[in-house]
Amino acid sequence: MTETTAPQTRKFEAEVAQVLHLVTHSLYSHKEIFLRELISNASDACDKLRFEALANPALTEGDAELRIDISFDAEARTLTLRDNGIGMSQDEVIENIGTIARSGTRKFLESLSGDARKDTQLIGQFGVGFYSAFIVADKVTLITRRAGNAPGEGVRWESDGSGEYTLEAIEAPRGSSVILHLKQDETEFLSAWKLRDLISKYSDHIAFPIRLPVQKDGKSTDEFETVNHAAALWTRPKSELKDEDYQGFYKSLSHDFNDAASWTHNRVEGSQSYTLLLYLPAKPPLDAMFNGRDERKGLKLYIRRVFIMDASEQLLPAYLRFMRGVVDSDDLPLNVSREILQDNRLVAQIRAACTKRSLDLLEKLANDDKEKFQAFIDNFGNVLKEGIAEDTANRERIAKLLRFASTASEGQARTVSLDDYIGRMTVGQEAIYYISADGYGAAKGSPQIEALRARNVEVLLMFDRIDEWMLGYLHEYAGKKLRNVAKGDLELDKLGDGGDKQAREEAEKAAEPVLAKLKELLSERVRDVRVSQRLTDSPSCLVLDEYDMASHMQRLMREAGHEMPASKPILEINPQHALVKRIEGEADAARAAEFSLLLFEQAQLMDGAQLDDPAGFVRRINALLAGV
Ligand SMILES: Nc1ncnc2c1ncn2[C@@H]1O[C@H](COP(=O)(O)OP(=O)(O)OP(=O)(O)O)[C@@H](O)[C@H]1O
Repeated sequence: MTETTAPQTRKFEAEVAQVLHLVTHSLYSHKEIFLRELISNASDACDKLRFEALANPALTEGDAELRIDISFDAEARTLTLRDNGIGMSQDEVIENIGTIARSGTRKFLESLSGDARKDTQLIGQFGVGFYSAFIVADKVTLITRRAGNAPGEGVRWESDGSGEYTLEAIEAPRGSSVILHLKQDETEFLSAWKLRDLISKYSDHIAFPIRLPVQKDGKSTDEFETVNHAAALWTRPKSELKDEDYQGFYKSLSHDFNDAASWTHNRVEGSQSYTLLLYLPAKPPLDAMFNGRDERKGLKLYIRRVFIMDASEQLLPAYLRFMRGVVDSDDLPLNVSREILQDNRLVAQIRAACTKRSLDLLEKLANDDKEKFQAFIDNFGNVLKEGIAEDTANRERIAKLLRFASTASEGQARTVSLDDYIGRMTVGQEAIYYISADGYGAAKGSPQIEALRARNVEVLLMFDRIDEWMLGYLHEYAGKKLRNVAKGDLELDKLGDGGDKQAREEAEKAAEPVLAKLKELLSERVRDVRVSQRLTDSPSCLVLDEYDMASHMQRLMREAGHEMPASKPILEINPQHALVKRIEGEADAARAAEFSLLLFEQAQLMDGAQLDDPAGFVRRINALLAGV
C-alpha cells in the first residue's frame, strides 16, 4: 500500500467528474435515493466481510455483529452512515471511488443523449452508488479501514465533488463511515422520523440491522435501536410480504428506478433445499443492454444467507439474462468456487428450476397481463428467441411465448403468437407460413406472399436479425411445420378450394415458350425459371430450394466475412403480367434481353439485394417507360 502521511490532493478521473456532475444535476427530483444507495453499499460491505470471515474468522474479531448505524448532528448539519463491514484500503479507495472501474460505466457515459429527462432514466437504471451522496451534500467525508489492516491504516477521503479529493492516513475503526455535509436546503434529512420513514420505505429488507439513535426530548441519545426487519427478504414467509416489500427489494437489488414487471418467490425442499426469488424487470437493465452474453450479472447466489457471488452465468441460461434475483442454497458448500459451480449436480438442478420458474412467470404474465407481456416482448423478445436454439428441452414452451408481426396484424409490433396463428389457419392449411427479410417493409411487400394473401392465408413476417438463425432450429410447433414462403413448392393446391388445377396446368403449358426464352436470356444469372404459384400482382420473384439459406441471411453472412458459395437463385414469373407478355411477344432480341434482365432485377430489388448495375437498371426502366 502507498503510505500517506499529510493529506494529499488528487484529481478524479475525467469520467468520474462527468458522472458526478450528471448525478447531482439530473437526480435532484429523486434525491432520497442517496440513502438507499449508501445503505446498499454498507450492506454489500457487510456481506463481503461475512464471506471473507468464513475463511479467516479473525477478521470479525471483537466486533462480530455486523450492522449499519445512521446518525446525524443537526448543528453541524452532518448525516453519518457507519458500517462495520469490509472497509477499504487506501488503494481500494482510489480504485473504487476515484476512478470508473467498471467498463459498463464508460459505455453508459457514451450512451448519454444530452437530453436531461432521458439521461435521468438511464442513470436511474445504471445505479449511481456512492456518488449519489453529492445530490444532497456539498462535501462528503469517507473514513474507512479494511478488515485485517492495523488500526493506524485507516484512510480519510474527502471531496466537495467538484473534481478533486483529498486523502489522508488516519486511525480508524474497521469498516466505513460516510459523513455527508448536507447542503443548506437539505435539513429534512436531519430528523430521526424522516430517516426512519425512508429506511422502512427503501431499505427494510436489508439483511443487517439498520439502527438509528433512540430519541429523547427531541434529541439523539447514545443508544441505538434497529429500525428495519433485518432479515433477508426472501427468507420471510410470502404471506408476510406485501407487493411494496418485493418492489423495494427489487429496486435495491437491481438499482432500477422502475418497479419490476413481475416476480416469483419459491422455497424448494427435497433432495436439496433452496429459495428462489426471481424478478422480471419492466425495462431492460443497463447491463443487459451493454454487457454481452459473457459478462452478465443479476442473479446473486447466497448460501445459507451468506452472499457468495453473482452467479447469473451459472444459474440462468443466457437467453434469460434479463432476469434479476436471488438464489439461496442450503446445501452448497460455503467455499464453493466458480469452477465448482460450473460442474455441480446441485447447481444444475437449481439452474433447471430457475429456468422453469422464469418460463412459468412469463407464461403467467402472457395469460394475465397482456400489456405487461407486450412490453416484455418489445424489450426482451429477441433475447428470448435465443432460447429456441439453446434450450432444446424447453423449445416448445419458449416458442409458445414468442410473438411476431404478421399479415393479419397491425404494423410491425410483434403481437401474434404461434397459437393465434394456428387458430386462424384456413381449411386444408397444414403449415405455418412465414417470410423473412431485412426489414418490416421488405417482408410485408414481398411478392412471394401475394398468392397466400389472395387466399386469405396469414403469413408471419420475420425481420429481426436473429429470426433466420432461430428458424434454423424451429422447424415445427404444435405438430405444424414452419415453412418459408420463399422456398420450395408451397403446394397451394391443398389450400382452400384448391383452385383450378387443370387451369393452372394449362397456363404452365402455355408459358413454356416464354420460360424457354427467359432461361436462355438469363442463364448466367438464374438456376431456373418457373411459372409462379405465389404471384398475383408482381411480374417476378426470386425463390429458393427447400434447403437453401435465405438470401438475406446469405448477405448477412457475407457481410460478417464468411465465405458463401455463390448459388444462383430461381426466378419465378407471373405469365399474366404485362411485362412478361411484352417479353414473350418481343421480336427484337436485344430488347427482349434488356426486359428479361429488368424482370430479374426487379425480383432482386424486392428481395432486398443490391443491384450489380444500378445505372443499367435505370436505363432499362426508362427505355420501358418511354416505350422504346
Ligand atoms: N461502505 C462501503 N464499504 C466498503 N466498500 C465500499 C463502500 N461503499 C462503496 N464501496 C466500494 O466502492 C465501490 C464503488 O461503489 P459504488 O456505490 O459507486 O458502486 P457499486 O456499489 O460497485 O455499484 P452499484 O452501486 O451499481 O452496485 C464498491 O464496489 C465498493 O467496492
